[in-house]
Amino acid sequence: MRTAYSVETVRTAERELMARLPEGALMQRAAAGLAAACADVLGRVYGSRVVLLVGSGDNGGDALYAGARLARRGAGVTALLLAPERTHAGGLAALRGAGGNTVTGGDGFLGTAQELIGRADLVVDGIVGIGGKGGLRPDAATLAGFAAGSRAVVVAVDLPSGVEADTGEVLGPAVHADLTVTFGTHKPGLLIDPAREYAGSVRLVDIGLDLPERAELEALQHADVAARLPAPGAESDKYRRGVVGIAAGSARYPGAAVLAVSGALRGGAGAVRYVGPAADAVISRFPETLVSDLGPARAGRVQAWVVGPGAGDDASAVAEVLEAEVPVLVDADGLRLADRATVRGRTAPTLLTPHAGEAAALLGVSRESVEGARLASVRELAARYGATVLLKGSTTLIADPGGGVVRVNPTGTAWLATAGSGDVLSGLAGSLLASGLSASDAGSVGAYLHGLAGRFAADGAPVGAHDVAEAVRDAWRDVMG
Ligand SMILES: NC(=O)C1=CN([C@@H]2O[C@H](COP(=O)(O)OP(=O)(O)OC[C@H]3O[C@@H](n4cnc5c(N)ncnc54)[C@H](OP(=O)(O)O)[C@@H]3O)[C@@H](O)[C@H]2O)[C@@H](O)CC1
Ligand SMILES: [K+]
Repeated sequence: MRTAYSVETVRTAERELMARLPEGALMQRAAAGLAAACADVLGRVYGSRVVLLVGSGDNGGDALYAGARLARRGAGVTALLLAPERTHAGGLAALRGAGGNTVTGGDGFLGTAQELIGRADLVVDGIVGIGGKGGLRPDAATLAGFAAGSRAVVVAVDLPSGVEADTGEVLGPAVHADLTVTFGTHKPGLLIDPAREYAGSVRLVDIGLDLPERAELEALQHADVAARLPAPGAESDKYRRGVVGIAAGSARYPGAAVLAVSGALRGGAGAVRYVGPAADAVISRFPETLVSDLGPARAGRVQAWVVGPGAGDDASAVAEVLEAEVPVLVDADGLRLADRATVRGRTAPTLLTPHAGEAAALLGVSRESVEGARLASVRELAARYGATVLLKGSTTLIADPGGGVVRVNPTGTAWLATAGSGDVLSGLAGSLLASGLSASDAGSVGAYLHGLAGRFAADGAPVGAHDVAEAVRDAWRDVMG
């Protein structure tokens, strides 16, 4: 499991560790890891041109000590000091002692900075780290702009300066890094868009922090998914493996039903039961589906329901499904039609799977505000509905209603932004629910397989949703290794 911790937790762990270590030891560990990453990026350190962007805190201190290490290996290092009178004193002395140069504020500062950054091979962003709040201040923002326009590789120290560490929000100008070298643990902002996009690839340097059991954010890895996937035993028959009911599609949108069933058939349930007006389309594509033309309440036993994809305005199917005392996944049109009080009153688990636009409608805010604040939005929806919520998008998040750790899916790909892809995911995650996974596991394992399947199916070229469904088996095999 990859985990991310909040700034507050990092600060606490840092204090405890610092109390046991000689002064400055922690910063030296950070700087050593940072310098090693910079050397890897440069390839050849000797003779390279390195520019450090140095703010007023310890983040700048890390950059200065790492710069000193690079200078000792023969790099030409210049530090641009954004707050000369408050620069980390030890770091500054180390850099100067190693032969590095400094440029301080005043007339001509930005002109000189532009020239230096324009000629640099590497820019190290030590403007601000976990102590930062709000977008970058004007001079810092100007330097970030120079870095973005130069051919230099940009390495961010701990976080790209200007992004919110705890939320992944970006409130103004921020540094665009190629690589972020982060210390002790990932921060939520490194895993959640839009901040994630500013981080580039992320390298974690272990500095010995002792972190608590409960993280802020966690991302499943292959082994975590493998441990949760349902496996049929010798005693299994189709009913013991779980039957997933799909109440989806309409005369207008029969395809949504077909795609939800295609996902459900690949999710591990023993059988898929379909209820709705698209039975002919479903059967002709997937003859193994059990179909019923009675409503969900009389369709026969299921261990979990999926309701909503392509449902149009069929509120009665949604209401009937929500009455069932089995886990229910509500997606697409179903989200609009589901009564909030009914969802809150359910005793069996409920999993809501909105994309940003649907989440915005449920919260009564704009789509942009959900996309800009994904973590807060998914938590708010989970709390309001008393349900597990999977917020789809460039970084899919899964939150349980009681607060607690939020899951982030690491396998997403932009190719999944294709019509019907969400229907496949709802069937897949519903099938996992029917197999006995918790709502949070069904959502996060479903999203993981779906993302991986999207990558396999796309392989660098556009895909249709049915290709994604077909590639779920490859993803499953890959995970089981
Ligand atoms: N935790 C650990 O285990 C370890 C932590 N380490 C390192 O320490 C870093 C944290 O250092 P930190 O606490 O000194 O804060 P930091 O991020 O340098 O920023 C504070 C300064 O920035 C300024 N500032 C604020 N917002 C701004 C903005 N938007 N735009 C521009 N400036 C802004 C603010 O100025 P002020 O508001 O006072 O004017 C303040 O002085 C951490 O990220 C990691 O790199 C490692 O060395 C060792 C292990
Ligand atoms: K930084």
